[in-house]
Amino acid sequence: MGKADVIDGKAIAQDIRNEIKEEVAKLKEHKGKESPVPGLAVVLVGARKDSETYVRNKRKNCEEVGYESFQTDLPEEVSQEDLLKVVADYNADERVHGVLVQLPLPKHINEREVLDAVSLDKDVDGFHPHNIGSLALRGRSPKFVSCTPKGVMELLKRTGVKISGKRAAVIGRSNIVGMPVALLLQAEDATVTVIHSRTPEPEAICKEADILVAAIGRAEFVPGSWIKPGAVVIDVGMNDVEDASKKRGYRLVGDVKYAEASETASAITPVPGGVGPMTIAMLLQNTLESAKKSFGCS
Ligand SMILES: NC(=O)C1=CN([C@@H]2O[C@H](COP(=O)(O)OP(=O)(O)OC[C@H]3O[C@@H](n4cnc5c(N)ncnc54)[C@H](OP(=O)(O)O)[C@@H]3O)[C@@H](O)[C@H]2O)C=CC1
Ligand SMILES: Nc1nc(=O)c2c([nH]1)NC[C@@H]1CN(c3ccc(C(=O)N[C@@H](CCC(=O)O)C(=O)O)cc3)C=[N+]21
Repeated sequence: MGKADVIDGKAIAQDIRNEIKEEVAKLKEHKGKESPVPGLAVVLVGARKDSETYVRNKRKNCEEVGYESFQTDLPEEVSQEDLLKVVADYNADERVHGVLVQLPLPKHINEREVLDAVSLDKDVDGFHPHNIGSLALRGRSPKFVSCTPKGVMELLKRTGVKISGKRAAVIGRSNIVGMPVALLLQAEDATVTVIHSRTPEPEAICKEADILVAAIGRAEFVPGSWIKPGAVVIDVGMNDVEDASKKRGYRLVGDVKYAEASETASAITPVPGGVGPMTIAMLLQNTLESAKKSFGCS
């Protein structure tokens, strides 16, 4: 059995950013002197090391493609009211085309109310219930598809993976990853089984899957023996594992045992360098779409 192809999310995300850069340059020509620039706002509550990495990568990426980037850091104890005010201000700010509230939020915050408050036209995260709900309805499409699920689909498309008529298994059913990924795969005519913590015999389901997406949040949960020979494996998981030899004191691993799985799969995403960079590229893409609409040039 040969080694699986590595699906290079980092390189694919770079291609997408290059495409975006060209579009931003065109936008500037289109509007002449006004030089309209897409703007993305991120609201971060409290300090978590994983959030900080994500927010830092996002800022770097915004700079690279020439977006204006806005950020509000709020203390862990912020009130619901003050958080909603920050969202309302970004909703009203015409330099801002996308508003993202970093999840998870502290326990005392009503997450539902905060996500509902993001303007539908600026919901580049695709977390508004209107946008998520539209994914489940045939014949409708959301204004914005959530970035991680959209990134998973884009990786499959850009690697030439056939989806229609295939069996897919998605491990995880969260609102932000597992569930929307399953809906998107189904919309592309895959036959999808969703596995969650109460699913009996997940192994048997996985062994039948031509496409396996893991979004569990448990380090190396899926062993190589669960993979159907020739399957395409997309590992969304991002788990910290202590590692004193690393500068940060930990390393990132996925939800799949990578070395084992790559003996059986035909293609697999690494962690890091797989889905993560794609999430940010999709965020930039959604923000560009939003900006183009607001400039009246889409
Ligand atoms: N690369 C990226 O851009 C992103 C990566 N992530 C990563 O993806 C992973 C998943 O994130 P998220 O969806 O937010 O996580 P959640 O914790 O919200 O959801 C995890 C899902 O996995 C299921 N699950 C947990 N344990 C098992 C088990 N033993 N067997 C089967 N299913 C199980 C849960 O089932 P149940 O519903 O029954 O509880 C749940 O549906 C995390 O590692 C996260 O860091 C997340 C977002 C973006
Ligand atoms: N409202 C909201 N939207 C999100 O999209 C969202 C969120 N909240 N909360 C947290 C999760 C997590 N997430 C990541 C995206 C990219 C990387 C990323 O860039 N990863 C790189 C580098 C990771 C590293 O080196 O640490 C990689 O996988 O190669 C990581 C994590 C988005 N999320």
